[in-house]
Amino acid sequence: MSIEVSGLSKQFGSFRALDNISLHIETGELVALLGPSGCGKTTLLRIIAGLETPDSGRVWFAGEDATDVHVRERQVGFVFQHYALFRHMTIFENVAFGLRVKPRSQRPSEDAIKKKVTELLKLVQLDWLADRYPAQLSGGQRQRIALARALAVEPRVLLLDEPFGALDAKVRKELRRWLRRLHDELNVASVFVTHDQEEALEVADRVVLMNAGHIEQVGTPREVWERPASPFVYGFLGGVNQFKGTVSAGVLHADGIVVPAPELADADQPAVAYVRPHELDIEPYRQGGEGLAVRLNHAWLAGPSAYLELMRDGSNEPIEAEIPEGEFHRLDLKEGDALLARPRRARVFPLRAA
Ligand SMILES: Nc1ncnc2c1ncn2[C@@H]1O[C@H](COP(=O)(O)OP(=O)(O)OP(=O)(O)O)[C@@H](O)[C@H]1O
Repeated sequence: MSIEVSGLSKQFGSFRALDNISLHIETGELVALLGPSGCGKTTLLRIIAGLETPDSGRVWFAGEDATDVHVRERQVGFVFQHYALFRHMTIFENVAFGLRVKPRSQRPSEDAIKKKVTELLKLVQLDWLADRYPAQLSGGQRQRIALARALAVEPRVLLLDEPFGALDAKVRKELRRWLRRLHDELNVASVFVTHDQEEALEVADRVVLMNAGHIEQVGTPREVWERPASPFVYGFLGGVNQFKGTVSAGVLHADGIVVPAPELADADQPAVAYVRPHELDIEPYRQGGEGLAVRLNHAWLAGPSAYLELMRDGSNEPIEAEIPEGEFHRLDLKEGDALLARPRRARVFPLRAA
């Protein structure tokens, strides 16, 4: 079932948590709400769920206005970071809970409950744990049970708030792949909140980048990575170097760096070039060579890449470069070496927006 929100705003006292948010999510889509702490992700999720009311704006499910529909009638499944399973109930009973508390007229028979719960436990691949208690499960297993429990009432949309936030990196990685597969099997609209850009880019069909209560950009992981719409998005999706300079006739000049800025063709103004660490080419310094003159301050190898911390004269702001390990050895780099750094690719924004 599709989800649409239009013109959503929410104020807490004098603080504007959401500012005119509009978004459409198709059935079958898995969408990540990504942004720094306090940007309004959870508030947006809670309004979609019906746990919070907006000051203005509407929420639509499958084209029907659901803004005033009670949370119980919205048929949403939730999973939260610390999803409290009932400690005194077995895993089976935890998953069955949502079915048992349905009004008598809608409650499935005992046989139907057993069938459904077994099916769900198989879906999350934990049917062998049915008779255990939550305390006897690992964190990752508990989150999978929380998901089975959310699915028991056949939700039309699935909302997940940092579902794997409390787990260690390896388990997180396994679970997010597993969530992706599960989502594809279920064919629901799913929205998950995360502040982990890697998680959003790996799992989601589309990423919604939020900042201070508004949406900065919505796009596929590839779109937001390759074409960040704003300096904020650039900075949020991984490390980035900034080179301040002046644009004239569609070209930015900054400290020996020259990059095309076709978006600012008419302007003659201060601007900043954003360059990711892996978009910098490095070579030994030579007089008159093209590029920014820098000195290698520190270098370290991690997996297939070498990371370089570069300093230019008269600045305390380090420049970060990432080059392939082979290139690092070929250049035979040593700390203190004089080098030239040249962007292969850059994106230029006017300085006032930076
Ligand atoms: N019930 C509330 N009363 C007052 N302020 C609130 C309330 N709920 C949220 N806020 C504020 O609204 C802003 C947005 O909160 P929200 O939980 O949506 O952010 P978030 O992006 O999910 O952050 P995090 O990643 O830290 O969970 C925050 O500044 C928060 O302090």
